[in-house]
Amino acid sequence: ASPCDRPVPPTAGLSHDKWEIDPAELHLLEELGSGQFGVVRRGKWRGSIDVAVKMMKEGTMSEDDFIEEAKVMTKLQHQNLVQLYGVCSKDRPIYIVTEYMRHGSLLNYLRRHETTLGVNVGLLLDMCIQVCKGMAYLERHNYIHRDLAARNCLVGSENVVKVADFGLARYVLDDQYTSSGGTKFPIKWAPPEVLNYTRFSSKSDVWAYGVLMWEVFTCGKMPYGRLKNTEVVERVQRGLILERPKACFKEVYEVMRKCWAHCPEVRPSFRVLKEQLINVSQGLL
Ligand SMILES: CN(C)c1ccc2c(c1)CCN(c1cccc(-c3cc(Nc4ccc(C(=O)N5CCOCC5)cn4)c(=O)n(C)c3)c1CO)C2=O
Repeated sequence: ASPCDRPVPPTAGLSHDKWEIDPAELHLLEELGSGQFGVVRRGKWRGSIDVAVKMMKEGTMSEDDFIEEAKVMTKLQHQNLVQLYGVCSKDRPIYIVTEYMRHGSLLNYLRRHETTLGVNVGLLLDMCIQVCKGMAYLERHNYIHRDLAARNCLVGSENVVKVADFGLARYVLDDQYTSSGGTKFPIKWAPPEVLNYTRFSSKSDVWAYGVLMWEVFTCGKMPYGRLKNTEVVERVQRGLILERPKACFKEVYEVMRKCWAHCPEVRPSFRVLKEQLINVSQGLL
């Protein structure tokens, strides 16, 4: 019978789960460090594509839930988001394969280049705008990061900055990280509604983005210095906010402050923040 007569099998074209990567196509290179899920190495995919490979340490991640979510994550594509290329989920440990960013975390980059960056307000503002663009894309797709901070952004060539590890917080099994009372919970980046009710939203990401802006304009200082988490919670509940960094123009600090409105509805969206920061940067420079 001619092909048009034969019914097309429902799985046609789905046999290659495009989010599934064949480990045989990966060549692992040096270690880049380790994070919530264990060791991350640089690698080459299909001989030439630079990648970073997270090798899931046993017991650190709810793996089946993540593998399901990975199908959604591979569809999130933006020039200011670290691209998830796919996963190797046929064997254990699972590998998470993403785009490679050669200068590592934004936090370490700020600290390493403080002398040159500290005087380049235009570049610091540009880095904030890049992160804002990535976050505005996630906001448009109703995707919440849950752990936005300079340590979770990465730097590539020509001062390109991208948001990384968005949404992964949901799959961490370590309750020191997931519970707001835990020692690893990012208290200093959390708004009141997260501290009190762990109510995450794009508006709680906006609060964290304000703290990230403060990190950028202080070239990587620790927010609230050496205050203990309990002291920070108490201050945030009372409405105390981070002071204006020296390198920060008043117009820029005004934007930062809006991110720390006590009530989430009062905080601007990333879409609005992006417009405001672009206006400020055009006005200043
Ligand atoms: C639940 N949450 C929020 C999570 C979960 C996992 C992770 C994180 C948060 C954030 C930390 N993390 C993690 C751990 C280890 C590596 C990576 C990590 C590091 C990269 N790149 C580099 C490049 C260079 C260097 C480097 O050694 N230097 C020194 C010399 O000067 C240049 C820089 C380090 N990392 C990279 O491209 N990706 C995609 C991920 C990442 C980022 O991915 C995780 O794996």
